[in-house]
Amino acid sequence: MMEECKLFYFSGQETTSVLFSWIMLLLSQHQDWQARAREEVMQVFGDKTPDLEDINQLKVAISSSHRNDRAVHKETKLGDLTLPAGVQVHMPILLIHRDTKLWGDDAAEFKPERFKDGISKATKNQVCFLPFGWGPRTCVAQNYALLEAKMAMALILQRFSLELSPSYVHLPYKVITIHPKLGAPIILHKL
Ligand code: HEM
Repeated sequence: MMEECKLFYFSGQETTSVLFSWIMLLLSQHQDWQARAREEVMQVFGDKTPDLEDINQLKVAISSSHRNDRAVHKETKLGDLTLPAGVQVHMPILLIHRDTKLWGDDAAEFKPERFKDGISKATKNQVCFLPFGWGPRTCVAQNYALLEAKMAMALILQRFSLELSPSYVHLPYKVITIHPKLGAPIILHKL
């Protein structure tokens, strides 16, 4: 029971907070997208508090990355490979998300318009967008996490404009999830 509680605490707190840091950093760096996101929030909610009914109308594309390790239970064939029981398999999600063969030459660029017609179109129906993992062990809270992220971002964008502080240093580092190593200094201006 203790382990389950710890798992939920870690999975729920760490992933979401790191996601917010990156969304806010990216929207401060890409003022055009910040304006588009705010315009969408204002169109859907105006000044009223975002509610659960309307929040799904927001089409904000949120992508993130998370560790995905699994141990092989019994000897398993994977293409030409034979994986002995007990071997840990690591999915390099970040590399898959940046693979130019899958996403095109602009794979590393922040381009939310990739997702304007949904994830299947953006991925050309390949399994290459895995922020919440895939298969039977996919994140149990995927819908909740996206709802939470949209709700929080809508509230922030309604009230503040975001500016990247000149002190920001881009130094992503991986400790299970990927963090901005020297923090995410963002200046909030009241609207
Ligand atoms: C942006 C936020 C989140 C991201 C990116 C994320 C991502 C992931 C990923 C990649 C996995 C592993 C899936 C696999 O192994 O195939 C996972 C598992 C899990 N997540 Fe999340 N997650 C998020 C938020 C949350 C929240 C808010 C909760 C709980 C309140 C949560 C609870 C869990 C649990 C319990 C598992 C383990 C499922 C299992 O092993 O069967 N996650 N998550």
